[in-house]
Amino acid sequence: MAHSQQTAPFDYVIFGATGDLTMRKLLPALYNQLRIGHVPEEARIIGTARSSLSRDEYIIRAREALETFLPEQHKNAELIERFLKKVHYVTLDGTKSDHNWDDLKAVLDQSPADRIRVFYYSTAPQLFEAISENLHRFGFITPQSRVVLEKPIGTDSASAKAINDGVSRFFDEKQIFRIDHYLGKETVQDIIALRFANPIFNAIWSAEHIQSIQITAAETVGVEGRAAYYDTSGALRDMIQNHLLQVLSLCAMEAPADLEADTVRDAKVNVLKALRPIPEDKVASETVRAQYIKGEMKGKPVPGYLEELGEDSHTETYAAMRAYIDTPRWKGVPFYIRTAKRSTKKVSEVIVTFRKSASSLFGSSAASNRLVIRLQPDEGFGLALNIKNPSAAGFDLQHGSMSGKFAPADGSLIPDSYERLMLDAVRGYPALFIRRDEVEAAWAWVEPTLKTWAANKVPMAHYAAGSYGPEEARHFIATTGDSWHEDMAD
Ligand SMILES: NC(=O)C1=CN([C@@H]2O[C@H](COP(=O)(O)OP(=O)(O)OC[C@H]3O[C@@H](n4cnc5c(N)ncnc54)[C@H](OP(=O)(O)O)[C@@H]3O)[C@@H](O)[C@H]2O)C=CC1
Ligand SMILES: O=C1O[C@H](COP(=O)(O)O)[C@@H](O)[C@H](O)[C@H]1O
Repeated sequence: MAHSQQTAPFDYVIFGATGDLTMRKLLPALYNQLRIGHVPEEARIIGTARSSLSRDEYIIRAREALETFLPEQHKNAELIERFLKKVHYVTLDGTKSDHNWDDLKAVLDQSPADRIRVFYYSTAPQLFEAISENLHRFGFITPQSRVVLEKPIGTDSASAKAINDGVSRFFDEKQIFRIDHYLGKETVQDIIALRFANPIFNAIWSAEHIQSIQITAAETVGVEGRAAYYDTSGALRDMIQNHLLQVLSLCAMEAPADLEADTVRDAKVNVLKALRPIPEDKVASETVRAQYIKGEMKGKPVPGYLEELGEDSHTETYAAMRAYIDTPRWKGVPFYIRTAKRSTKKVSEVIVTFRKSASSLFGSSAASNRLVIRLQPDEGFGLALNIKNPSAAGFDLQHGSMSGKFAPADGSLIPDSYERLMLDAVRGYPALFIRRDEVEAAWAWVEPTLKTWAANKVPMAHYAAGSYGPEEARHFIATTGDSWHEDMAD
């Protein structure tokens, strides 16, 4: 995925510029890229939303957002002012053809006609087609334009197809950049580095040596201010269909011939298409869904999901699935995928458990080697090994480990995923964005589970807020002879 850090001048047009995502992630990401010299002097950021605001009023909000969401060590008053000079605002309802499109045109016309334009849709996906149609109607889509689509791309296969079809009426697939912010995480890209730059792993990365792979994304937060969205989504749609299946495909893909965008995406989509379907009559044994009930976190009582929501709901805040990939490399290897809100701790990690040694030298005392890829926080890796217990008597084994950090060599902070992704869209570099066929293959795999859960054919388990998850998830993983990482001996 090597490519130049040089970025040509651009106009970034953000639809949804007053929203949470823009304030918390997008503006800080662009600021930080300016700070490290990747944003050229001519670049501009043009926020749009329906809220009637002057440019000055919007800049006040943008300044507040930077003050609130930038890490202290990145704040620099002079740079913030330099960044804000690039920021413009147009009051615009992107779905209405009779709104202030002339105002947007007046701002964009200040740049040369061949200036790179990135339209970032940080709004509800139901608006994507209408906004695209208006951009087309008023002649804003140039050959140098791209569009970035925020998640969720649909709630099932049919709605994902409708969104993709809607945007594709006006943009070529090459111009469409579907965000999955997990792909922008440096540590997720480390999966590629660990696997393919290290022959010691590459050589043993198959069913012959690997017993199972666990992929976890656990969060301590609940649904915060996003209950209206989350309750129509749930853990499976919110995290597994997109982020965790992307992580799985990076863990399982065949070696790509090169790191070009479509070579890597071809390799990933082949994994998604090889996922063994989970038919409706297997959903109860191959998945677990659960909701948190009241519990305790950091010594304080925490309400349950239904209490937070204030009404009844069948939406899961925890999901676990067992996946098999029907390729020779992964024959019979279970991949366990799980995600949770209100878990004991925030952790995203991949655990690769290797098969036990075939040697009879140490009997059953040799434990499985285990590779832990810690995506966040404490980004790094660990390798659990068997070593000799130093004692004069006998030859006993004990657990040893090797570990390392994924930190940048210069001691700086790991960049936020949006930094990389927002500028890759400017560069027209789509490797870390999801191609249409990937989105649709992922929906196709999760859909029978979604339907079976929606029909309430699988009981909803419960777990206390502040715990690792429901007891049912322990039984579920034990049926294939494994246990979750937090329950493992080492
Ligand atoms: N917030 C987050 O952490 C994450 C968000 N996302 C996704 O990003 C998108 C935005 O999320 P978020 O910022 O949280 O949402 P918000 O509800 O906070 O913001 C929505 C934005 O869209 C604008 N908007 C709504 N309707 C229109 C319209 N017709 N024309 C132009 N602008 C419009 C709103 O402004 P106004 O009302 O003034 O028009 C507002 O700026 C969603 O798709 C969400 O799923 C994805 C991952 C994480
Ligand atoms: O996309 C989403 O991701 C976040 C978790 O992201 P992370 O980078 O903190 O792991 C999750 O909280 C949110 O519900 C989901 O929509």
